[in-house]
Amino acid sequence: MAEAIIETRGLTKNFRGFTAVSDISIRIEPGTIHALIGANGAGKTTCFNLLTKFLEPSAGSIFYKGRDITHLKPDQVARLGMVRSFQISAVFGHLSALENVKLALQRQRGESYDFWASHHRLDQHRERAMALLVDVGLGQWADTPAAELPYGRKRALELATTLALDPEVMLLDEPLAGMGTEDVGRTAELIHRVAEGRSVLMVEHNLGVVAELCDRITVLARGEVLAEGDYATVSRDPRVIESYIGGARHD
Ligand SMILES: Nc1ncnc2c1ncn2[C@@H]1O[C@H](COP(=O)(O)OP(=O)(O)OP(=O)(O)O)[C@@H](O)[C@H]1O
Repeated sequence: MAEAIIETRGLTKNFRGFTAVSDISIRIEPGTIHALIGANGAGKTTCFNLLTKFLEPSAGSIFYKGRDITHLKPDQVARLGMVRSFQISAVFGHLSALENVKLALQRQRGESYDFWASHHRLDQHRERAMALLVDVGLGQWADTPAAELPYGRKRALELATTLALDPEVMLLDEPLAGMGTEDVGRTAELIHRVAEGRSVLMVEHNLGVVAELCDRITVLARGEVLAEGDYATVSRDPRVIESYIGGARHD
């Protein structure tokens, strides 16, 4: 078996005696889109926050390409190539879409802020930034202030600023939440495209999209792994049907 891109062993998180995540051991294989699903309160967000280092585990370990990252900080894992997008990437509302991506490119190079020098460098990033915007379907929105973008386009911009960091692993927290049908289709297609050559872990409620998009699915229930496999496998699992999918099953 190839080395997992992300692996957890016995990952556990207690909140004052309440166990939100209990002894979770999962493997994210390189080059796959992997979903964490489960009913409300199943522990998805806690698990995601543990993986992205926004929470410290109570017990267990997290490995990135075989390296123990359990006690690293979010910016340290980001520098290793594991980047969290959506609900967290900084998009500056008053700056245009293009300027936002240029800034992200500047950050990726770790360039320090120096007004005159940075102006010059930002210009160097212009071409690459434009290419990224075109990639996420925002070519014609380049000069629009981020705050004025429609909701779905704002999420696409967040994706572009994440891609500017050229991540090896993208962690997406409910990337389709709050979107209308048209945006859902376009964003799912976009995730599929940008996942090429990368690994993606996403928490997502939209099972139709999970079924279409994800290679592997881990189903959580009460903080534990209930089932794991491709959609056909987990959606047939009686425990999954009982605990979660039930009437909302996608065939
Ligand atoms: N900071 C916290 N302090 C105490 N309990 C918490 C904390 N964060 C989460 N929990 C509890 O842990 C459990 C799992 O929550 P979590 O948010 O991880 O679930 P989830 O699967 O993401 O749910 P949802 O789909 O509703 O977002 C819940 O019972 C929640 O109340």
